[in-house]
Amino acid sequence: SHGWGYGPTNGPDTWAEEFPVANDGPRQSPINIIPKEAKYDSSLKPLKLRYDPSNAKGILNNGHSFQVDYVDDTDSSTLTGGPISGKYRLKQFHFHWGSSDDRGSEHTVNGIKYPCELHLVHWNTKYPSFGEAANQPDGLAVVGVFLKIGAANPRLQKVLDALDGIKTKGKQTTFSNFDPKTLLPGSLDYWTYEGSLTTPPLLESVTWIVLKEPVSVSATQSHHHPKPLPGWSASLSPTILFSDSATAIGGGEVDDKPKK
Ligand SMILES: COc1ccc(CNS(=O)(=O)c2ccc(S(N)(=O)=O)s2)cc1
Ligand SMILES: [Zn+2]
Repeated sequence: SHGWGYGPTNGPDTWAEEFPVANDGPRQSPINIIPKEAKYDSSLKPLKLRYDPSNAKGILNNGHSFQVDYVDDTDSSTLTGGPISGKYRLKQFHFHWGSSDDRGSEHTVNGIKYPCELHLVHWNTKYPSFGEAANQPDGLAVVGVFLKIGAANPRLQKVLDALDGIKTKGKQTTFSNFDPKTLLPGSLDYWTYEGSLTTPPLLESVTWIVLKEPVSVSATQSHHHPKPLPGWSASLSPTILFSDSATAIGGGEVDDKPKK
């Protein structure tokens, strides 16, 4: 079958044919984040990410992205704190990018697309498996990190260098000893909202945790891999909360800090 993708005949505006939740789901992702409309929530905690680099298993070209898979049969690589309760295990991380530097991210900020977006996918250990968790409203937590074009980012290089070995759909190679925490920006301040997977099956099981601070990738680094067609998507506007671990202001609406 001609599976879903980002082309003219199988792109996001066709996904509802096979995944009707795309049309009428109340919590479909991605969304446009308008920082001024985000509500400060003093009950939110700082994010706590503890990853064991030796859990890295392999890197796979799945046909619409590449993902680095992690061993998730113990609690050695977990996400806790932030907006979530309990413990979520890292399953994989992957990227979304476009065919040019003016687009590629799935979430937007004030309508602006970044050239790339990193997703770290975690599942709630209160459920027996990832597949089970993916079908629960509190089953998944995905940390999103925007990438902007700027200085070269040496911490990305190991991932980019592995891409030459997985040039075609379904190809995978071993990828070991990598701590995804090294891909994160200096600040872990975030926006959070209840949403969905951004690709089929579009399951409404994701607590989104989108970091405010982007990390950089250089233009040369970004030429490192075949570029799929750009993705795009419509979106609803759920309540977006944010927590600045630095500033503990009282509840209620506060302006966001100006972007750096
Ligand atoms: C139950 O059957 C299932 C359950 C879950 C999946 C997809 N799961 S996944 O982790 O590959 C992701 C897809 C999209 C992700 S995004 N861009 O929102 O972070 S994460 C497939 C079949
Ligand atoms: Zn993603």
